[in-house]
Amino acid sequence: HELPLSTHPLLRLQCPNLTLFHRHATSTHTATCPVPGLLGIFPDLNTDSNTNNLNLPWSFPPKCMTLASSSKKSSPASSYQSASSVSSTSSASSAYSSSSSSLSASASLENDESRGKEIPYCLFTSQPFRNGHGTSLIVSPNTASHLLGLGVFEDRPPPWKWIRQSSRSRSNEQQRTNLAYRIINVAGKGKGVVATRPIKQGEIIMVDYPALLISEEFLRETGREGKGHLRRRMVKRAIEQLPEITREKVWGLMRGPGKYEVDAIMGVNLKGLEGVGSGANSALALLEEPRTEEHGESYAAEGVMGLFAEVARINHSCRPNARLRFVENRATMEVISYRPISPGEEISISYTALTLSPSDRHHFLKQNHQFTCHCPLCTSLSDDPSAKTLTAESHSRRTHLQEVFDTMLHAKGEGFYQDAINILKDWLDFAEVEGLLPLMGEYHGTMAELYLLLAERGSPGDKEVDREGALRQALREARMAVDAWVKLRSVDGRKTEEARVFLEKVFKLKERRGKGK
Ligand SMILES: C[S@@+](CC[C@H](N)C(=O)[O-])C[C@H]1O[C@@H](n2cnc3c(N)ncnc32)[C@H](O)[C@@H]1O
Repeated sequence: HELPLSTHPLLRLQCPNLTLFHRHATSTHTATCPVPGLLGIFPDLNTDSNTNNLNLPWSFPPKCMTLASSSKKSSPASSYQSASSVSSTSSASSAYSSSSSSLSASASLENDESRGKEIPYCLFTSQPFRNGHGTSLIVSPNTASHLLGLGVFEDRPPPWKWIRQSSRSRSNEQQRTNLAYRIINVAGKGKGVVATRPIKQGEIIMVDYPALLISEEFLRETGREGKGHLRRRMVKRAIEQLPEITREKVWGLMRGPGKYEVDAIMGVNLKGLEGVGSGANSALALLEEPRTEEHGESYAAEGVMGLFAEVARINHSCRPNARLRFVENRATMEVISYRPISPGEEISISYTALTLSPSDRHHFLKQNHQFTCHCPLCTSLSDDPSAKTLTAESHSRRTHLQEVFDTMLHAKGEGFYQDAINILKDWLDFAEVEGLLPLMGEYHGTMAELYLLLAERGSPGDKEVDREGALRQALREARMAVDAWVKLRSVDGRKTEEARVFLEKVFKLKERRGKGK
């Protein structure tokens, strides 16, 4: 599963034989060209910058900062390298040369040996990105290179269907009114997004682009030891460098608690890209949480959070009618409906894992997002008896679901795979009632695993296990898991990739069994 990436013209130019691999693939960079991950990111000073840099998407010279990582005890080495030199120099070319000198410093630090000692983060802004929406990234050069290699900055024309639609509509104003949603004030929640027309299940309601993409590690590293001012300076510059229309939207976003404007905006509006429940989903939490070594050393596997100025207006609900899907190779956030939505209904997503109990949800939202939920399932502030019943019923169903799931795990742990499968089917019936379709990827993945275990090990007490049948079922469920993850996340999300690797494993096993007969 080595997936060659679309090769950016610059990468091809600099390293004709270079093959980059998808970041989720098991074998990572095998590139031979100098310093993988740093190609085509910075202007090359050795050649005439006017001609060579034409293809770079950046509207300003990239600015880099190295932070001593937490593995190295507190070091005063944090510096905001080229930003100061940019402001102290007037000519663009000397600004480029200063960022290039920070490149050579970071290049030598990015090899595997010294990785983790000092991590450079750079600010890259592309103003033309997505027809003038613009975007600013604060990421490691590796990640910037990865995104460039994916073709994220090559703006492709929209699908012909959209062109046809927009050519029919006469003006921008009319195009706006064609949108399925609008942003209005919502009682008790600030602003929110409501449907303007009937929306079908599975429809893409909103497509939004990142105003900011910021490395999680950068947020963590600057969340400690008095480095907050470095973060705020870098983020403020990132916002200031955006085109006016997007910049104004960002400054106009809701602010959370905190005395610093930039942190207050990021705290409530930044979103993790892998969806709820995986990695960080609140920047607020990230700035305080101790780091977990979740990612290995794989190429460009840096967690990134995004600020999407329209998506940021979508409020939380404990029973959401929509979900987010990040499409990595377009760096685009899509909002997709779980069920039909009527005009005037608020569009909501869940900021928490859906299986949490009401009290855990409250606690989580308070702790990580610092608000008290006013959604229909949360009646902490409501005396309405019917709402209370709704909450109680939902709570008892979700508690039951958790119990069923635990029983299933117990059966699995004891080797009773057939029983575990039956119990999990029961779980699905309840999950459907509770509107927990977002968990379908998890469901099919677990089913596939159980069938595979059954096929390989049998089940005590069941001497007559149809192992071939179980393997067929494992393959079927594994396929469904991939489909579910593609729908829930995206074709290249981490979960999708894991499901795909599992599917391949089952597929090969089935093939081998077939040949062995
Ligand atoms: C990402 S913003 C959502 C848009 C926001 N309402 C606005 O006006 O821009 C998240 C913030 O909205 C508010 N919010 C979101 N969902 C809510 C809910 N279910 N109940 C109450 N407040 C909510 C909270 O203040 C939260 O920090």
